Amino acid sequence: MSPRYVVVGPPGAGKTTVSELLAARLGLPFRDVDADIVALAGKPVSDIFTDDGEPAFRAMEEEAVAKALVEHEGVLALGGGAVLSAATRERLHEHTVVFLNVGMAEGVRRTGLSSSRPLLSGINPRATFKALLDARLPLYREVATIEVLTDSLDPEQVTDAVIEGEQA
Ligand SMILES: Nc1ncnc2c1ncn2[C@@H]1O[C@H](COP(=O)(O)OP(=O)(O)O)[C@@H](O)[C@H]1O
Ligand SMILES: O=C(O)C1=C[C@@H](OP(=O)(O)O)[C@@H](O)[C@H](O)C1
Ligand SMILES: [Mg+2]
Repeated sequence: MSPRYVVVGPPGAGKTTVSELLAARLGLPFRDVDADIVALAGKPVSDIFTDDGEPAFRAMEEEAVAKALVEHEGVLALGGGAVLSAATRERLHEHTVVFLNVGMAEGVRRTGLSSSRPLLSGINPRATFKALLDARLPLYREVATIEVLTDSLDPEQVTDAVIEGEQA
C-alpha cells in the first residue's frame, strides 16, 4: 500500500488545504499526519511542544509518517518539519512527493500570528520563517518529485498545477 501523493513544504504552503482538494478531485482518501499525531497525543500540536518539547514531537512525527506511508493509499499531507528527519527523507524517495513552496512574505501572511504553529509564534515571525525556509529548502528539494510555487495561485489552481505537473 502506498499514498498516491505525499505533500511536503513549509508551514502555510497549503499542504493540508490542497491535499484535501486534491484527494476530493481524485476521489481518494485524505490524511494529514499532524491530525494523526494530535489524535494519538490527545492534545494539540502546540501543547505537545509546550508540555513535551520539540524533540518529542519530532520523534512522534517520524513514527506517524512511517505508519501513514504504509497504511494510506490516497493523498497524505505531512507537517512542515517532517523532512528534518533523515529517516523520513529516505522513506520518501520511494514515493511521489509534491513540494508546495511558498515565499516568506506570503507564508507569514497565510500563517499570521499563528498560535497553532509554535515555531512561528515568536516575536519575529518573518525572520523565523526565512530561517526555516533557508534551512529546509534543500531538504524539500531532495525528496520532491514535483515542485509548485503557490504564492500567486489559489488552492484550486495549486491543485490543477499538481495534476498538470505530474503529466508534464
Ligand atoms: N494557495 C493559497 N492561497 C492562499 N491561501 C492559501 C493557499 N493555500 C493555503 N492557504 C491558506 O493558508 C493557511 C494555511 O494553509 P494550510 O493548508 O494549513 O497550510 P500547511 O498545511 O502547509 O501549513 C490556511 O488559512 C489556508 O486557507
Ligand atoms: O514547520 C514545522 O516545523 C511545523 C509545521 C506544522 O504543520 P503545517 O506545516 O501543516 O503547519 C506542525 O507540524 C508543527 O507546528 C511543526
Ligand atoms: Mg498542515
